[in-house]
Amino acid sequence: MISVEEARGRILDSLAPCGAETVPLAEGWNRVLARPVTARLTQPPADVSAMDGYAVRAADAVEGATLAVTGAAPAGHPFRGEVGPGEAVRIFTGAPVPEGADAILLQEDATAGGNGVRVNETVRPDRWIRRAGMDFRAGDTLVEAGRRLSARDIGLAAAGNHAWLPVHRAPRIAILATGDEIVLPGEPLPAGGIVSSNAHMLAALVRAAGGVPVVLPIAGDNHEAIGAAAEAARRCEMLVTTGGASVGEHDLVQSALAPHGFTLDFWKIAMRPGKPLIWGRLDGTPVLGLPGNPVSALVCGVLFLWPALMKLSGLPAAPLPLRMARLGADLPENDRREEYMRARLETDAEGRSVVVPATRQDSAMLRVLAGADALLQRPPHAPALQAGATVPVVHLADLGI
Ligand SMILES: Nc1nc2c(c(=O)[nH]1)N[C@H]1C(S)=C(S)[C@@H](COP(=O)(O)OP(=O)(O)OC[C@H]3O[C@@H](n4cnc5c(N)ncnc54)[C@H](O)[C@@H]3O)O[C@H]1N2
Ligand code: MOO
Repeated sequence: MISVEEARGRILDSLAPCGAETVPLAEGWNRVLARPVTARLTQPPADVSAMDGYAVRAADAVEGATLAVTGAAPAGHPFRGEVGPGEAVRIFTGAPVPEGADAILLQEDATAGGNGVRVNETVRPDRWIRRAGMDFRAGDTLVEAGRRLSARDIGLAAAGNHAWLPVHRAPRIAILATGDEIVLPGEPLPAGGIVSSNAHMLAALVRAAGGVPVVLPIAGDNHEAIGAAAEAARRCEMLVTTGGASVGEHDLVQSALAPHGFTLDFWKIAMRPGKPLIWGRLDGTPVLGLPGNPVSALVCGVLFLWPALMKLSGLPAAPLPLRMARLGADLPENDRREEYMRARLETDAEGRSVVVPATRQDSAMLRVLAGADALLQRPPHAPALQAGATVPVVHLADLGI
């Protein structure tokens, strides 16, 4: 059995980011930028007013003075003349500041009358002027490659005058649930049947990570069905299977894929839940074989499928997003398997936030999993801990799952 860390390393080392495609700006949200976005203009393009008021010479705009208003500069209609001594030009937010002016007299600090305006508050030089290039200059890098685009990044790219964005293709992940006993949700349930929760749970995880899930029809415990699914997966960036990973005589994933070109990298890791994890390749297509127990499938999804999706999406490698938390209950010592306990984030009697592991940690219990806020990490051979100790946890909300 290899360690969780080694397994992650081997998975990530064998994956490469998906190639790039060009998408319209509006479809760029949540995609990963493949090349930097560079400003195609300077912003603001000229010195502009930040307020509605009057463009003035600060030296003349002292309290009590009256200035002659010689024109107007609404946004989009620059005033072509110059602001001379004792003069003012009516100006609106966003409009270029005319030649000669070095400050804006706020409308609220002025009284207009006839062809003049009275200054009610002395204006400081430079006041309410946004200088050209204050935000960015043509040629500046606005968004770095390898960043998942937020709504704010889309706004910045738009301001930089980009209608299209180069992004990595979203990884397509084929998901195959195996097992004679497994039926799709909503179908008639034969005696001994189990409804497949794993495929749709993993599809939601893939979506949350920015990938495109392709849920394949369920394959029974026979070589033909699993092999046919393998062929369907060749157009995807990865095949993820659930079930059939362990040592039972019906645990067929590896033997069924072998005639289709499957080569194993590793099988079994020192982890709980999720010991019988499979990693290999079907010719060019990476294969991640997750255990059938639903909690094991999801926890392995968090630990291995999630980082794999990040790498395929073009994001830089990042460690598991662990945060430190105060333990809300005593824990026994751990054995040699790294453990990920289902846990809730709660508030204790003193008002402190604490992490409390669920009392039942069975890897078949989906209700406990769905009620958990976090996975509490216990390293191999971790000593017994008392409530109040500090422990590493993965907040499931950080992953959007
Ligand atoms: N003798 C041993 N038995 C088992 C071992 C072991 O080391 N020695 N490992 C156990 C562990 S740990 C796990 S985890 C499971 C995983 O086994 P498989 O990956 O082969 O999974 P299956 O046997 O096919 O199914 C296990 C369990 O999960 C249910 N299942 C399967 N697929 C789905 C699905 N799509 N949705 C919901 N539930 C599913 C299935 O009905 C079984 O109840 O093996 C232990 N055994
Ligand atoms: O890990 Mo099994 O994955 O312990 O239930």
